[in-house]
Amino acid sequence: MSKPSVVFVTGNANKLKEVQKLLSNVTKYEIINKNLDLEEIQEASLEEIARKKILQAVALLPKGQRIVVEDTALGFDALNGLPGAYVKWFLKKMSLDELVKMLEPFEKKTGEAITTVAYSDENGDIKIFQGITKGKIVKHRGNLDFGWDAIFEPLAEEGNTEALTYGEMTKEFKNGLSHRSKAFKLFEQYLVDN
Ligand SMILES: O=c1nc[nH]c2c1ncn2[C@H]1C[C@H](O)[C@@H](COP(=O)(O)OP(=O)(O)OP(=O)(O)O)O1
Ligand SMILES: [Mg+2]
Repeated sequence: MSKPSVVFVTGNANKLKEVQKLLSNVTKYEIINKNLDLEEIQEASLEEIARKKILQAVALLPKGQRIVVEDTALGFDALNGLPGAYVKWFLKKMSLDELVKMLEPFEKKTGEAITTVAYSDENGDIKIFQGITKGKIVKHRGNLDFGWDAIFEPLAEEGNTEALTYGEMTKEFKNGLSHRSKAFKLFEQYLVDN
């Protein structure tokens, strides 16, 4: 019999690569990908957005499937957490330089990267896991391939003693302290225990 699977629904290839690494120690399940364009509701908490995403995926995929989705936000402290979940739409309308410029009037350059994971088990029971990494928003440095990686410099207290942006880190180093890794570590533990 083949291994049971967990379907990670995302359209983002960079995310998928990271998550495959982050869950590589989960031997119980095979992690497979499905690219569905899930709606992301507005005026909602990060948890509600992730919950709506997973409910849509459950409705679109065969019954009894284990499914996982995540939604990632980048919040600026000076803007009370905005753009948050809307960072994707900001990035579609403006460059990284312009995003950084939004903080020009403020002394406070800190922010949070937050991944909210929503998992639906084979019975449709939903669990939420969240990971947060605190950082500073800086002029872009390093690899520009993945979203806002190049403008996010995790704080030293996160283990980023060399003050690198995500864009300057190796994949392994980013996965050692990232918002996504913290969320998926909690999810991994849940899979192991249940
Ligand atoms: O670690 C990251 N480092 C840098 N940028 C990142 C990261 N993780 C997500 N991002 C970007 C992608 C998107 O512009 C927005 C999140 O939006 P988000 O809806 O979660 O991602 P998405 O629509 O690309 O994929 P999905 O199909 O899983 O919804 O921040
Ligand atoms: Mg999305």
